[in-house]
Amino acid sequence: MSACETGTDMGQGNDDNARADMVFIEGLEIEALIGIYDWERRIRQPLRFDLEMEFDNRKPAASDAIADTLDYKAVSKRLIEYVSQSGFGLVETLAERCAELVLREFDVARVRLKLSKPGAVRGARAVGVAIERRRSGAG
Ligand SMILES: Nc1nc2c(c(=O)[nH]1)N=C([C@H](O)[C@@H](O)CO)CN2
Repeated sequence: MSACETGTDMGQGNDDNARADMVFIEGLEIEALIGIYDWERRIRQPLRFDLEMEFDNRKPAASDAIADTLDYKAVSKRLIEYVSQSGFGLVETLAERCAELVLREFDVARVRLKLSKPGAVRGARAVGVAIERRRSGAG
């Protein structure tokens, strides 16, 4: 196995590895007030979040310390808190606000976020949006 494959080289290959690393949250279900129709303003609907957050895996792997990583539980709890009290019309707006929150409040330079609204369209398993955002100033 090459140095690049083991992640032990300190050259360009190492930087490429760092960009590829991520902490992810898959299928986070949160109920929220969301939708553009009158009937939707009177109920709460389930939403599902999938996130990929760029994060260099090597530092926490070296220390084995939670303080050195991006705590996916902390991110999940904060999203649950925010989304549960939100009340936007469009999934686009909520997705944008959630991506901003992650970039602002956590040590994340780039986030991919998919927001699914299951059951919103008959015949479709889910509909929604997927966005990718970088912290301004981040490479
Ligand atoms: N691109 C979008 N299209 C639609 C949205 C939305 O948020 N973004 N919302 C609705 C309704 O609220 C729908 O989910 C009710 O079934 C319709 N289209």
